[in-house]
Formats: sequence, structure tokens, C-alpha cells
Amino acid sequence: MERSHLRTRIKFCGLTRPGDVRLACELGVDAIGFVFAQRSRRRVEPEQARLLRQALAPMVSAVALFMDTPADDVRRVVRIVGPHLLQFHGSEDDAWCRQFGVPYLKAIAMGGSTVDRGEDALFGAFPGASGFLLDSHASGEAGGSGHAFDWATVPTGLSRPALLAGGLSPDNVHAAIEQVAPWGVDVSSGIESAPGLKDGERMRRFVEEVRRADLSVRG
Ligand SMILES: O=C(O)c1ccccc1NCC(=O)[C@H](O)[C@H](O)COP(=O)(O)O
Repeated sequence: MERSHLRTRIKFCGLTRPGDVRLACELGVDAIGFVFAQRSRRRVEPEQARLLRQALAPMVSAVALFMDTPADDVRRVVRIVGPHLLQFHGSEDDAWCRQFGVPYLKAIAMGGSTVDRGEDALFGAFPGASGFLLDSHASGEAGGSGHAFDWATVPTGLSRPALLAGGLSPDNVHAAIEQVAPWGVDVSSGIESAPGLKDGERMRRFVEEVRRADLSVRG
């Protein structure tokens, strides 16, 4: 698929250990996600995330992930952790996401039976979003499942940045980039040995496969 960008951005999500954060930075990922959603097995406390954020290399973004989290709790994370980006996975609307004065990504549920998958139907309700995360969960469900959705349902020629997520791994990310040519990719389960515990070898292979795909898509 044709694309204008030369490099696929990489976000690793659900990290809980400073060593994993340091390795991710060495491997050259662009962003690291910390999960504050109540139901998550990868959830970290704000004080823990503050330490993880201190392990970040310069020019790597910290992303704080929420799902229908009370506004006061989001504000507390913003104050203690100082994330570069927020990421919302629940039923939050654009005005709600913007109230914190921090750029945000909106997760779009690509699982289940959505009728209209044109760009406007997917993104139109979020004019203030910096970008989107196309994830495999159905509406109302949590992400981080390790399951992929049908990539053929991603509209072509998206005009706004979108990360492909859900069930990516070192084994399928090359094919995903060839098929979808997303602005970025986001992975959690596919680089783990257990929820929240990342596997160094899988992290390394994931980045290698993305770079290999970038070269082959450019021809
Ligand atoms: O990771 C979680 O536990 C989680 C809980 C609630 C809402 C979102 C959550 N995770 C979001 C993600 O990490 C991304 O959706 C991820 O890129 C996709 O996860 P995976 O399929 O495990 O790669």
C-alpha cells in the first residue's frame, strides 16, 4: 500500500518495569504507554509510573492510558507523571478528552459489528484528537487482549495519524505494515512473557520486523 511517511512509529504499551522501559528506548521506540485503567492487569499507580517515566530516554514520549477513568484521577496522573500524551479507551467524548490540556489519542473499537467504517465515521467525533489507535476490542470492552481484528476493514488513505493495534507481534507486524501502511503500530501482549512483563527478545524482534517492513514498503 502507498504511504507518504518513511518510518512507522512504534508504541510499546503496558510497561511496568524500569528495565523494560530502558530497553525499549535503546531499541528506538517512539512512545511508551502506562496503563491506569481500573480493569487492567497491567495497571500501574501514578507514583510507580513517575519512576518509569524517569527511565525514559530523551525524545521518547510517555503516554498515559485511561478507560472511563474519573477526571480527578486523570488530573492526578497528569500532575504526578507529566505524560506527553493521554490515550482514552472508553466512552469519553472530544470535549472530555480535551479538558486536561494535554494532547490525546482516542482508541477506536474495530472489533464487533460496526456498520460504517469510513474515516469520518471513525474519527469525525474527535476533531481535537492528535491521533487514533485502531484496536481490536468491541465497543465498551477493554483493550490489550492480544487479538487482531480484520485489517481489511481499515479505510485506505487516512488523513489523520492512526496507530494499528490489537494482536500484533514480531510474527505478524511485517504483514500488517505491508497491508495497512499505518502511521504507527502499538503492541502490548505480543512482546510479553506475562501481563505487564515484557520479553526483551520479543521487543527486539518486534522493532527489527517493523524496520524490515519499512524498508520493503519503500522498495
Ligand atoms: O492493556 C490493558 O490491559 C488495557 C486495559 C484497558 C484498556 C486498554 C488496555 N490496553 C490497551 C493497549 O495496550 C492497546 O490496545 C494495545 O496496543 C493492544 O493490545 P495487544 O492486543 O495486547 O497488543
